[in-house]
Amino acid sequence: MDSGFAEGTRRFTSWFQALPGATFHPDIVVEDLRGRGAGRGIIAKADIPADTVLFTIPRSAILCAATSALRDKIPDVFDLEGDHGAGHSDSGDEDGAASSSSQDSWTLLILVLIYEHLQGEASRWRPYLDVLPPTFDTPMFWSPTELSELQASALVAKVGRAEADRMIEAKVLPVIRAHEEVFFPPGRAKLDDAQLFELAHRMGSTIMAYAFDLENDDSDNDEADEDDEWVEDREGRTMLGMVPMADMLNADAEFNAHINHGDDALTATALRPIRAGDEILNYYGPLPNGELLRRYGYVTPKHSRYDVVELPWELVEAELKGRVGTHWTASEWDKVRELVRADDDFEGSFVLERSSADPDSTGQLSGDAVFAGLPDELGEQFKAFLKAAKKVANSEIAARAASDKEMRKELYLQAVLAALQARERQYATSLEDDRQLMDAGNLTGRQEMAVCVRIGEKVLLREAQSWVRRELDELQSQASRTTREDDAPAVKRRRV
Ligand SMILES: C[S@@+](CC[C@H](N)C(=O)[O-])C[C@H]1O[C@@H](n2cnc3c(N)ncnc32)[C@H](O)[C@@H]1O
Repeated sequence: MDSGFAEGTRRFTSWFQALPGATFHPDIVVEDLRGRGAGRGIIAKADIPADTVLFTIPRSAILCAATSALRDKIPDVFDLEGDHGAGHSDSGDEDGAASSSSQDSWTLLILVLIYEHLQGEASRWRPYLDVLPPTFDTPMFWSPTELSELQASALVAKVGRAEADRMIEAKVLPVIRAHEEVFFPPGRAKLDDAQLFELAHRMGSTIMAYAFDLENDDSDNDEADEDDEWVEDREGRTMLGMVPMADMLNADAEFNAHINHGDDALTATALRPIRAGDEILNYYGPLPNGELLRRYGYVTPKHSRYDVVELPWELVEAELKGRVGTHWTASEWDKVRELVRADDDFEGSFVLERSSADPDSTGQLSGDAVFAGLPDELGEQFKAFLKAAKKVANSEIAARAASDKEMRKELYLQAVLAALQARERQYATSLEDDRQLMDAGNLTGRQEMAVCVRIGEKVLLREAQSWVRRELDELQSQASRTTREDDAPAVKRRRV
């Protein structure tokens, strides 16, 4: 392995261990896991008992708005009056960052990271900044050809490159341009806008994949928290920060370590016994692989249990129209559509997902995740459609379905089944094609992740179709039982 990478790890680890108040267990080590596409990670060198403190990060070592010298240099910018509570996973105002120059915890941390990066050797965090990645595999950085591999995944619409560009233009660049003497130390060449854009994207992606919400989870201490500069007391919002070493932990849906947020320090502890050679893993939450890819730039087999797929209402509506409204005029159809959309609760698409138990207190999962039903809201919207059809287009079938529960259920299930099939056809390749592609093993890393995401969505669509078919079979056997009972001789029926 190249010496620069190893040297970076060595310098970072020594720097971390020398921090006042930091601890680092002698039986763990930061390792080069690039061979399995996981960058750096932390491995146990010997068996470690449950509840062992693996490492401790003093809060003074966290890189954030409260610790960086940038806050004292441009205090006005750090007045959080305009904070809209941007979280770990989303980049600032969704509804047009360009409309406001007020900062939020997300944009402030981007500014802090740019500032510290530009200070070079003078930054307190230099050995740490040196091990943060310069490039990312998140779809934000994919070419149009690479993005096209996601096919019909709803992830494509969530990449958010344009929103991120707007946010950088409105909130990051103007601050740097207005305070160039602060950001560019003497002797350091100024960066042009294109270079600053690239740097801001890099720091935004670093925050997305590395930053922590600095909550204080000591619930007995709520009152004291109000004066704690680490925790914003307004509406329970927290501060975003970069936590050296805690963010060297990779993660999976089954994990063996947890970061506790204490008053003076954050500690990583073992949730269960960890064997020598095992990787120490944190948890990013029950995320579908698509979301893991969007935020962190990787996918794992264990996260596929949380995969989701979106079913657009348009597809269900088209199937319903084919069943109840073939004779409608264009204007009747428009009115039905409008009426359904006029409802405050109208949803443009529905997220299908499996039921899955949470990981237990030791970070382990038991039992399979299963597709156990369609979203209740989809059923409600179907009823709203029938109501609109009855009212506007005088649909006889809709009127009958409104009063006949079995007929209504069958109509619903048939329409949803056809919509699920139509949804599957929106992907350019079939599930079987994709499995063959995976097996052939000649995909690039990004292609493989895209194929994994679309396979996950197609598998879920198939599971949803099987569930609907079972429901339809059940409905039919119920109906034939009722018919048989109705046809049976009265005396026999009484005995039953
Ligand atoms: C908080 S960092 C963890 C440390 C990181 N591996 C590094 O070298 O700096 C999160 C990043 O690590 C990688 N990562 C985390 N868990 C992973 C896993 N289970 N498999 C592959 N990569 C993983 C992803 O690139 C992710 O964006």
